Amino acid sequence: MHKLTPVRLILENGMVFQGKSFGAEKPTSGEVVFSTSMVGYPESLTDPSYKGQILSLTYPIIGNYGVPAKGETDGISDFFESEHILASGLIIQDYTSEYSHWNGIESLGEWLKNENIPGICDVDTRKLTKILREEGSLLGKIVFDESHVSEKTKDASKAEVNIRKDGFYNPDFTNLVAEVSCKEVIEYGDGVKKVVLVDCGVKLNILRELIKQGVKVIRVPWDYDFNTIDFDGVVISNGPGNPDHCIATVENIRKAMNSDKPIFGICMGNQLLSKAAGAKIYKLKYGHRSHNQPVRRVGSNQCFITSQNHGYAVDDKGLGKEWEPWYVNLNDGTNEGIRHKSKPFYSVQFHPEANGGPNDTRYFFDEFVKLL
Ligand SMILES: NC(=O)CC[C@H](N)C(=O)O
Repeated sequence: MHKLTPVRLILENGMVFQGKSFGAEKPTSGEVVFSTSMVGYPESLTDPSYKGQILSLTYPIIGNYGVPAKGETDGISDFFESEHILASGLIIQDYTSEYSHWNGIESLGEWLKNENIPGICDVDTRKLTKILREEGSLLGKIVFDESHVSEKTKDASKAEVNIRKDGFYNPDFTNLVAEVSCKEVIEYGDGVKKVVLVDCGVKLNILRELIKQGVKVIRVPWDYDFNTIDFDGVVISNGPGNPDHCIATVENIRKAMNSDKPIFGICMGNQLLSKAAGAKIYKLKYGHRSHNQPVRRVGSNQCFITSQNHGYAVDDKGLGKEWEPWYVNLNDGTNEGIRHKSKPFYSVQFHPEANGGPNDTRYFFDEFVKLL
């Protein structure tokens, strides 16, 4: 491997990590978050919920299975969770450009460069994780020596909005859902049952799972009043950033709750359904990002290992009296799902669609379609 350019990760608490660049030589800033997942970097980097965030991976060797081919079926990418990398950057320990996988077509570094996203290696990401766990989420910036930054990438970094005077970008203040949601209604499949998919930054595997069920999917923008169209059920997707920006979505969910048609929320969808049900959302100290988050179904000893990626959580004490907590996280006792006591309205904070992560809760899609 040729010599890599030195680069620094600067945290808002003043700590500096020296690393090497193996992606695009483009400065960036965002919330630094860690994931303890051992695999799944192609899925995580393209998961729209990582928008505004710089992802740090604790697993020490990254890149060894490369990046999958960009095939698609019926206009939906086969192996990615959106069309592009949406995380602002990647921080890892040991990078390997030599990859081996039946479906690998390029190295992780090549992909990051093509997508103009910085990647830094040779950082002790376990040390970084301990800092984030002790101090809570921190903003960070990836900084290059000026001589290494091309004119093209300099301009790209200037285009970012909401950058603080000290150069740190705080994604909490931007409506990121509006940036990643589809801009118009898109229909998939030709089933008899019609499911509205509210796209707050949907991971494509939610779409794939619904299409597999043989329903017609009507994907609508985050602020679209879907109550004006004919449908049999609603799925509210995952999405990036602070759920308090999604006022229009919450209003539309409230309207939909006047009928008895099933509503199923995933991650951001859990937060938005909970808001519609009267609860407030708060920011976790450092979030849940991994593929082995244990959850328990309230009122039972039934546990599931789940895939998660979220920084906010539902304070279920504020739920209206018609609602109840449904799942709880076994690591920290926070809410992992809610449900209505008599109507088919429910949501989970984890990701039944996985990608990456375990498939143990994929049956949620079967159960939802049975209710239509
Ligand atoms: N994956 C998601 O939908 C994340 C929801 C929200 N942006 C959070 O971080 O909590």
